[in-house]
Amino acid sequence: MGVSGSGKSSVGAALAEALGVRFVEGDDYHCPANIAKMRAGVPLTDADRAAWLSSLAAEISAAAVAGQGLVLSCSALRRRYRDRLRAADPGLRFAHIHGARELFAQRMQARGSHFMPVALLDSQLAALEPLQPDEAGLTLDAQDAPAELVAAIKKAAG
Ligand SMILES: Nc1ncnc2c1ncn2[C@@H]1O[C@H](COP(=O)(O)OP(=O)(O)O)[C@@H](O)[C@H]1O
Ligand SMILES: O=C(O)[C@H](O)[C@@H](O)[C@H](O)[C@H](O)COP(=O)(O)O
Repeated sequence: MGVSGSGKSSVGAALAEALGVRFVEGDDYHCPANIAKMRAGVPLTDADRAAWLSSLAAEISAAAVAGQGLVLSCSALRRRYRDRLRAADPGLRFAHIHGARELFAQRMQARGSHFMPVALLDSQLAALEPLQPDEAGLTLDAQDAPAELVAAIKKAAG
């Protein structure tokens, strides 16, 4: 979890590979209307995110029922979004990639062709609710190298 540019996709994909499990890229589950909205610089609302979270929850639930591991990248900015995902599998754990606005803005700019404009970073940071003490997971420093982040998550996952 984390705001745009924090490294969810790259770290998530590397983690899934290291664990030998399926990777689900949360961005791929947004409907075209959500993508168009973000592309136009308009933040998503709770209502916009509802169906998206449901489709991600369905992937989580299917993996849990099948007893298969899964790594999923998802902004999961608010506590209630994470509650929605956790309802699909109470064993779900979150890795929050935390860092400074400037670092994320720089990365988003450098990324080029992605639909997400840097203009949406402030609304993402405003919506972000960090992991709370009763939420299983860990908080990581976005400045660390991707391989270090993967190793830290693997270690925490046991
Ligand atoms: N830990 C990191 N160190 C250096 N660069 C990173 C790191 N994590 C991600 N990046 C780079 O920053 C950009 C944004 O990463 P990305 O994984 O797309 O973030 P998100 O999915 O959270 O928006 C990409 O170009 C990626 O290669
Ligand atoms: O809930 C949201 O507002 C979106 O999911 C958003 O948080 C997400 O960050 C975008 O899909 C951009 O994709 P990246 O995070 O990969 O930049």
